[in-house]
Amino acid sequence: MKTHTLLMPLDMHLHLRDGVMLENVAPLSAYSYSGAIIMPNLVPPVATREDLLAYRERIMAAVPNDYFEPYMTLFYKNYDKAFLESIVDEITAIKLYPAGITTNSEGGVSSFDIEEMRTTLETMSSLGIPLCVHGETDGFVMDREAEFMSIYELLAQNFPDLKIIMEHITTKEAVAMLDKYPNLYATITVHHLLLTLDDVIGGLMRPHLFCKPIAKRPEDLDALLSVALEAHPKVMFGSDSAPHPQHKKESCGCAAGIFTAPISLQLLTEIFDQFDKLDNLQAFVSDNAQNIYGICPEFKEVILEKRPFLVPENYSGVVPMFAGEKIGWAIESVD
Ligand SMILES: NC(=O)N[C@@H](CC(=O)O)C(=O)O
Ligand SMILES: [Zn+2]
Ligand SMILES: [Zn+2]
Repeated sequence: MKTHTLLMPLDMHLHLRDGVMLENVAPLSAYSYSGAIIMPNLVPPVATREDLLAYRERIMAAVPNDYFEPYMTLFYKNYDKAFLESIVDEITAIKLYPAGITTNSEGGVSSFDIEEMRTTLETMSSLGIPLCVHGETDGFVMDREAEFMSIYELLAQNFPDLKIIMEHITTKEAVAMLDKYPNLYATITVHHLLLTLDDVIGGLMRPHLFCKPIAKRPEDLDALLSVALEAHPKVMFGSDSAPHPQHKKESCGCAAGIFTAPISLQLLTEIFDQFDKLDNLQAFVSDNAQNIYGICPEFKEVILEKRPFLVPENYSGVVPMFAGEKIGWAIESVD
């Protein structure tokens, strides 16, 4: 049977939530990943040293038997220099949300006034703290990400020493930015390497495929695949696995977020295998992220096998992408 080995897989954009949800989902990521960038959009968001350290403790307590590094992030505010200096050793990045644009982002940035942000972003530059960004405007849903490109350009030009990660990119416009500014990087999810808007609403409406940013056009999918499959050195895997309870997804006001944590590595292997690019998967799922973030995860070896895997209907009340469907690769062992 065909197998493929991955070393130290990293998920550079992960929602673990809190409480019982955290206890249910964290072990699923900790099983197959060496570490993950942990998103701070709790209610209230992770924005103080106390909240951050306590959240890290709760994550570690939820994954007692596995080695897993939670790379912590703070929710962006215009923090002052002294605060950033005091917390630099505890965080891997700061995550910026435009106010109200996605789940639990109400306290985010409401105007991109560069002068108001200058102290914070210059201090982050000099301390080497990357800025992760949910890049969408409040425009028409299919144009939100493309419209945000001017804000990425403003940030990239004004803060040339700041590493800016365009999170979960979904458009050819975002892909084009990678080669335009040396300080712009990106994460790409596995669902955005598989879906277009047609899969979400083109036939029956599929709540478990609904997320922000929404999946776009075929040409956008092609652009994402081109940089992911080549493991462009400025892109890395970030699942954006975003669990919501089943009743919040299968509802007349469906929450945005796709839950992929337990199947993301298998799906990535399937995609890279289909395009005969398995040799590039290691870079996409770990090496590029290690280089971009300068992190050194502990050893973990995951062996995947090319055999059908039936995706469970739910994991403790959270429905994964492709629930009840067969995918082409399975995890054989983890060491
Ligand atoms: N991606 C999503 O659709 N939802 C995320 C938030 C986010 O990453 O924007 C969530 O926290 O549920
Ligand atoms: Zn987001
Ligand atoms: Zn996210």
